[in-house]
Amino acid sequence: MRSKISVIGAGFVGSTLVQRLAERDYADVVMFDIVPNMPQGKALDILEAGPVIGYDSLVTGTNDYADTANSDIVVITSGFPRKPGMTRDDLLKKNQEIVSQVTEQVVKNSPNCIIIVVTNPLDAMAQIALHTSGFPRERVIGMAGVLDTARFRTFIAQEVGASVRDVQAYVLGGHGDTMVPLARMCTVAGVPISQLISAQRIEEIVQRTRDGGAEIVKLLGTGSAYFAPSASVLQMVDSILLDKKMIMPCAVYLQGEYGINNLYVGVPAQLGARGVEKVIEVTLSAEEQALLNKSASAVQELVKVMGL
Ligand SMILES: NC(=O)c1ccc[n+]([C@@H]2O[C@H](COP(=O)([O-])OP(=O)(O)OC[C@H]3O[C@@H](n4cnc5c(N)ncnc54)[C@H](O)[C@@H]3O)[C@@H](O)[C@H]2O)c1
Ligand SMILES: O=C(O)C[C@H](O)C(=O)O
Repeated sequence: MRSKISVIGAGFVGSTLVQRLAERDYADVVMFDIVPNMPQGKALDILEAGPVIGYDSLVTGTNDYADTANSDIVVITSGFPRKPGMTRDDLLKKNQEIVSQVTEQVVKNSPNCIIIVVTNPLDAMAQIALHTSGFPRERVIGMAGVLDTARFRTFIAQEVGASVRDVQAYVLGGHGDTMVPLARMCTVAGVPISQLISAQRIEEIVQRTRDGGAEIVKLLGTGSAYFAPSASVLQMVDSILLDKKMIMPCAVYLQGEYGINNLYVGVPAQLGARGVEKVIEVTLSAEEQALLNKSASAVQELVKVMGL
């Protein structure tokens, strides 16, 4: 039997993700939204590209959670994106309500699924999804680190004139202004970037990475990024659905790792058929740990506001 993936929210991130998933041709895909007819229209349009691109994925759109039943993976993208001048944290109250309502329905219909949360503010929304679902932490994962790392890798590759494929990097911490790009561990074909780029330029690239989401929001003027975000979710789905056991930065509910307890924070994790199969603990310098702690405190503040 084919795998089943449901995507909640058929907006920019949701619909772009559904297109990418359909093109993978490894699962049937259901796209849910509360707006009448809209997910049905987008799903039909993506389905009709199948003969041209060459995929057989069955893509359906719906306003009825029953159609998402027994999904293997559910991706939650429903909720408001920010506008210029806003931080992701400004979305907290509105999106908390949406993500908790959505999670209830998801769990009722797909009690064994793995949930990937995308809605912002990401780490807090993953926390509310875990709380509402009652799932083990292995099955509720937040997407942010792959995206932040992709931005970091893009800027490094541009700087040194290398292929993005040769750039390895990690961005840890919460998906906010305090995220922690780990410049010390960033390499180009195995060569540390400190040997290739001046310290001042590295600091500028680190800051551009932290501001990467806001840079796109400012340019778009009406919403936020979706091409790179949907590609980043796709990498997580690939590793889970195909049990590839890839290691990538994800928001995971930490229980003592990195000295952080009962909180979603971005860390390297191994993703496989069971979801988060391992949290990788990298030895951090005192300065990196302090930055991670600061980032975790920012997430903790939001969790407190949500009353969790
Ligand atoms: N984690 C990340 O790295 C990352 C990256 C990009 C975007 N995001 C976040 O993803 C979210 C979606 O972004 P977007 O650009 O797709 O926004 P969008 O406005 O294009 O789409 C959001 C969709 O959610 C739907 N929706 C609202 N309430 C719903 C509900 N109760 N049930 C089902 N659907 C509902 C809306 O009808 C809309 O179609 C935002 O919160 C954004 O900040 C996160
Ligand atoms: O910046 C945003 O609000 C959307 C997303 O979190 C991003 O980083 O692109």
